[in-house]
Amino acid sequence: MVPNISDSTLVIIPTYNEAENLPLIVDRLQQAQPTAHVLVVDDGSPDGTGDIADKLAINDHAGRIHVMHRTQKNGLGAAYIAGFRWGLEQDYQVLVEMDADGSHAPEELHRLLHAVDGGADLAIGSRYVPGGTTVNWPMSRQLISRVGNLYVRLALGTRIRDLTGGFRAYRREALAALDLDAVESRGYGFQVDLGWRLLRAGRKLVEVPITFTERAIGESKMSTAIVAEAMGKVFTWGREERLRQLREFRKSRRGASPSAGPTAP
Ligand SMILES: Nc1nc2c(ncn2[C@@H]2O[C@H](COP(=O)(O)OP(=O)(O)O[C@H]3O[C@H](CO)[C@@H](O)[C@H](O)[C@@H]3O)[C@@H](O)[C@H]2O)c(=O)[nH]1
Repeated sequence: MVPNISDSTLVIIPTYNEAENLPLIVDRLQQAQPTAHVLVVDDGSPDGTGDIADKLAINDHAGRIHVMHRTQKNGLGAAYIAGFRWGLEQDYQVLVEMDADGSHAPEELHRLLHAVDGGADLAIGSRYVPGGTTVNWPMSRQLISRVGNLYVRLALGTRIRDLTGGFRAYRREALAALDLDAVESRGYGFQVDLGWRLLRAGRKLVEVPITFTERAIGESKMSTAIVAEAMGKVFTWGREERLRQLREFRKSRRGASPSAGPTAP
């Protein structure tokens, strides 16, 4: 069943060299969620993905496909921030993150939309809750992802199992309340960054099981620099969180101790 909120849903698809994948994923999305809008955020892909996106938009007579061209590859996080700003300006009620390479199945998007409809501020498509899985993902990537999520859980003290996952639906109000200018993460650590900001803001995060399928065409843009950026940021946030908890603890101890009354002779 397609929930009503699909009409006011914007699916943001960041692209860098996804010429072959883009038409396939947009077609699947339109089959699965016919009334959802799409925003392709292309970072000047040398393989002509931006031109392909323009053609898709021109041929979409319903006017549901939009394209944002950025001049150079500036990272997944920066592309999403630009997409969110545009989507918020246009007043979409739900903003979705989805990869262009087919790893995230548009056929499963309805589960994320249901979760937002049911009260979630952020619905995360999760590979690591019961019912979630990965298909054809190389062992090395599985390891990075599993260890990365364990590190995130331990450093930040959260129970979310897939805070690095990139198939997500945000409720408009929750995203609009964040200071997007303050988000510095450029790479995939951006996913943790936004999730963590929402958790700290007391927002409701819900994990929904998904099947993540390794891309059949093209290459991942994951790099050591992206992993290093994410690990460094998570370490810093974890340290800040522990300091914050310590301050809270000290404050509560001071509050609980006998007030500074008259001292005994
Ligand atoms: N505009 C833009 N798009 C980018 C950039 N870098 C990557 N992308 C796009 O972002 C999507 C994901 O990139 P991949 O490089 O294919 O990601 P992955 O290795 O499969 O990584 C997956 O796992 C990560 C860690 O769990 C996730 O964070 C990520 O979202 C994704 O699900 C693709 O659509 C890709 O074209 C960039 O600098 N700019």
